[in-house]
This record gives sequence, structure tokens and C-alpha cells, in this order.
Amino acid sequence: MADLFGLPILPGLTTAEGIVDADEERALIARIDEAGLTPFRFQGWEGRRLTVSFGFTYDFTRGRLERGEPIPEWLHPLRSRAAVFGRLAEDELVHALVTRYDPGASIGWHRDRPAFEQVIGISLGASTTMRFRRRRGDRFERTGVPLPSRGIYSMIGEVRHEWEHSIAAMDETRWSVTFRTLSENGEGRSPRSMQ
Ligand SMILES: O=C(O)CCC(=O)C(=O)O
Ligand SMILES: [Fe+2]
Repeated sequence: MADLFGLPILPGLTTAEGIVDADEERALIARIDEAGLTPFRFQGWEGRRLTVSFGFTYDFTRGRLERGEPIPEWLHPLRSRAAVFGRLAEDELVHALVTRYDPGASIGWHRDRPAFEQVIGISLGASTTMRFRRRRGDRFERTGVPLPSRGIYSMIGEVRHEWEHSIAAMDETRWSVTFRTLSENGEGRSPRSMQ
């Protein structure tokens, strides 16, 4: 499970660097900060990361997928690149989640909601490591993958469905934009998934 550079890779996970340049990064961060982010809520519990989602949106309080505000135009150039990277048509990326992790904010172990299929994320601001784990009998198999600033990743197949992922509490602010396709079999397949 290592590529030529010795980085851990997982089946279904692809990453690339430099998907946006420094000027675009600054402009995107400014747009994100104006986008009305609110603390993420899950069944009454409020997380420290701030989010806003567009397009098809999973409502964690109601536990169902709903049609939300359309993906704004300022995200369209990023969505085009995400689609090329993920070998998708642009309009298959029907959902966008924008997240801001201030120092101390994290995301716990989860698999993304089964209502969605392919997950493509872009990192802005501080770099981090995405941690992965999967249960093997009474222990977890674990690895970590760097998410450099201005880089992109795509998750399908094994890494998407069999592995959980998380990000530890940040020391510096990180922003991310996550695009997702809808899955064919819709929601509710795996009650253990959190998102
Ligand atoms: O911030 C990220 O890049 C990943 C976030 C994530 O795993 C999620 O929102 O499901
Ligand atoms: Fe996730």
C-alpha cells in the first residue's frame, strides 16, 4: 500500500496537488467566509467546524436528503476541475459542502452518507492528514494520507465504502470544498455511517 513516493494509498483514493493557485485560494477563502457558514449539527450535537451545503443536501436533523440552494457560480470553476479529476460530467456533482475548520475543529470517524457516491474534496489553507481506518477482526487497520493545501482527492469504491476517515483537530485554519455525486440506491443503506 505505498506509491513510488512512499505515501500510503488506498484502493479508490486518488490525490493531486496544485488544483488551485494561491490567488484562487485567497479568493475562494474570502467567498467561503462570506457564505454564511454555521456550526455543523448532528442529532442535537454541535460540532466546532462550520459548514454550508448546496445542491442536494443531507439534513442531519431530519435524517434525509433534501434539495437545497443551488451550487453558487463562484464554485463552478472548481466543480469543473473536480469533475475532470473524478472523470465525471460536471452536472453529476450535484452537491457541494463547504467547511471551515478553525483551530481545535476536527471531523470524527465516519463514512460519508450512503445517499452520496463519489466524494471529491479540495483543501485550502492549512495542510492536514486524512486518517483512515477499517475494522479487521478485533483491531483496526489504519493509515494516513496527506491533504496538502490547494490539493484535491477523490474517493470511490473500497476507500469510500469500506474505510472510515477523520481529520484530527486543526492547529491552523483549513477550509475544504467537498463535491459529491448521488448514489443510485439512495439513502439509508448503512446505519453505521454518520455522513
Ligand atoms: O474536510 C475534508 O476534506 C473532509 C471532510 C469530510 O470528510 C466530510 O465532510 O465528509
Ligand atoms: Fe467524509
